[in-house]
Amino acid sequence: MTSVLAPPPEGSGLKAVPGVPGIPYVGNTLSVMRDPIGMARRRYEEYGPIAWGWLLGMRTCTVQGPEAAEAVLVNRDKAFANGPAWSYFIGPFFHRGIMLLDFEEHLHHRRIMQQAFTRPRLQAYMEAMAPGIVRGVEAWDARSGFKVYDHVKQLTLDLATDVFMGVELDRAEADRVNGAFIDAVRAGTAYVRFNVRGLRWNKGLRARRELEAFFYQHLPAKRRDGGDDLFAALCEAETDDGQRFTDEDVVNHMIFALMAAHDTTTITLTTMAYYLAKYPEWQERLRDETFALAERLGRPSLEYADLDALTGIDMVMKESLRMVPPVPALPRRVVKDTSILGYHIPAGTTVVVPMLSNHHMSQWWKDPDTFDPERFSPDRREDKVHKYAWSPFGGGAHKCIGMYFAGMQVKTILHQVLQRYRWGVPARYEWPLDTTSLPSPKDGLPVRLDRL
Ligand code: HEM
Repeated sequence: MTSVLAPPPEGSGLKAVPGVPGIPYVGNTLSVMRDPIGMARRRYEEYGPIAWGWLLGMRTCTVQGPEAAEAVLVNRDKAFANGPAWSYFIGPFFHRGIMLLDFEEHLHHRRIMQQAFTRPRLQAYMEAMAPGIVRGVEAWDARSGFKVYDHVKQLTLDLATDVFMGVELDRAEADRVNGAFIDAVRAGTAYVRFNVRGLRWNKGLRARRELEAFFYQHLPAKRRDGGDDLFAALCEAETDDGQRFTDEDVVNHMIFALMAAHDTTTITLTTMAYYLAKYPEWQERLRDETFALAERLGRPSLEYADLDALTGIDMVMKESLRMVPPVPALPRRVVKDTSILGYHIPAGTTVVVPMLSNHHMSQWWKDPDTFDPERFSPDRREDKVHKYAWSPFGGGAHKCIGMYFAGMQVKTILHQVLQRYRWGVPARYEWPLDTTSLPSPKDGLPVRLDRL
């Protein structure tokens, strides 16, 4: 039975948000997690762009389509807050990460952090990670049943110790830090969301303490010696008016940035690998592009300025981010009564911008479920239909600060992989995508990997 979220204030001219709340607290959680795109389509047909229901124990308004996404992410009247919404999922493990800060405080931190993502910094990160990428990709053993997701995850994790931390670690210590980091990320999606010894939440809290200890231990040397890594960049970052991060800020931001960078690029590369296996003609096209560029440059490796030449890889990356955005939805807590597209949204509600289903709306995309990288070619540019139609990196004040970093890392890795390997999947293979947390293939994406 349809029930409104809250009656709009009298005389406001606003509409009430409709919805089917279902069982309190549980509502549609399971259906949304199992089939997010199908659920979103059914809701849109029945209620239009804005509807409410119980999701993960919260009264949640799902706001569909790029116009609603823009209203929430641009956040003109500061009615939508990140901290209270994201804290529910990752607060204890990633507290005071920049994505969890709001308004003036967020702006203050963002201005300092921006100094760690300038073009010269990005160039230095790219140089720092190049040997690790070649080493990591070269070591893959070509065979059938090669699990792309697992290998890419390990590679991006190893790169993180070079380019994020810039700390020389022996294998045992690197494994310990990586393990702590994986536990912290996993804890965010724990079903049992309180501290029971041995379960995910408990492991996450222990991991957080370990990571803090690790970064505090290395911080004095970083402050003193600097370097070309993100850790050093955050220690040195300073705005024109001399504002800098405290030690505590550096540690919080490091732990958060590792998380923000790692799973997202892993998912992007895995999705690209999946579609390139399903569409071998695209794989060959990218390989031709890669070899042609390597020949023109006279070297197999890339520098920052070469990235723009990889137009095919760029289109495939964009299309993969459209098909499977690594952060499938963005939550916000409504901190004062507001409205979206003429609907009354009361304070206390959680609002979700569902990027995954937005990217599959037939109202905005032609054949949205078809993999078609050419839609991003200069003469089509279907994403131009609305500024927020394609928004895997979010938008507004919290727009991903690592967007260019991600492009650089993904393209550099793929450039090396294409020069060494060809991969494929059986004709009828469809990957079993787990959408209950950040998307990932349940089977690790096994491919047949052949060395060229
Ligand atoms: C393809 C890869 C990536 C995707 C799809 C992605 C996606 C996103 C999205 C959607 C947000 C906005 C969250 C919100 O509005 O609530 C975000 C924020 C953020 N991302 Fe990324 N990200 C990626 C890679 C990276 C990398 C490589 C880094 C770091 C090197 C990074 C660092 C951050 C940080 C620090 C924020 C918070 C910014 C703020 O709140 O001001 N991300 N990312």
